[in-house]
Amino acid sequence: MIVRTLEDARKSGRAVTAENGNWESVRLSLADDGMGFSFHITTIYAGTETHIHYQNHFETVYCISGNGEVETLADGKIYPIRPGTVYILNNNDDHLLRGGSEDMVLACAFNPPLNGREQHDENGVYALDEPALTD
Ligand SMILES: CC(=O)NCC[C@H](N)C(=O)O
Repeated sequence: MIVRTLEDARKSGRAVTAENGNWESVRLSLADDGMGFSFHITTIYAGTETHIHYQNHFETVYCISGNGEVETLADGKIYPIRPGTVYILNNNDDHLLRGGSEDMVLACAFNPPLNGREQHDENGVYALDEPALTD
């Protein structure tokens, strides 16, 4: 069994900050744990907008605290996010994720799992061959 705390994960370099400063994510469980998915606690900062299009991954996102919204670009629909909301990107949906009036804390699961160093490219995509945190 593997046991970690959010605090320990931060101290051991599992916290990744977006290059544009819009979010921070503590990657609690990654591909090298062998689970078939990765699991992260992500904070989306208030008032930010991030274009995301995970063409190589499915992601499920559950809101623990804070508020914001997600807009699917194919149809322009806007879904409010508040504690208890889950959104599931089962169609590799191209979307905009917005932080609301306060920081939004999200639990995120990725399939296939992230390796650790992923950052969104200019199209909001994570590549499949990024290095692990330890590489
Ligand atoms: C909800 C979302 O995808 N936010 C961007 C960061 C991502 N959760 C990650 O951990 O890399």
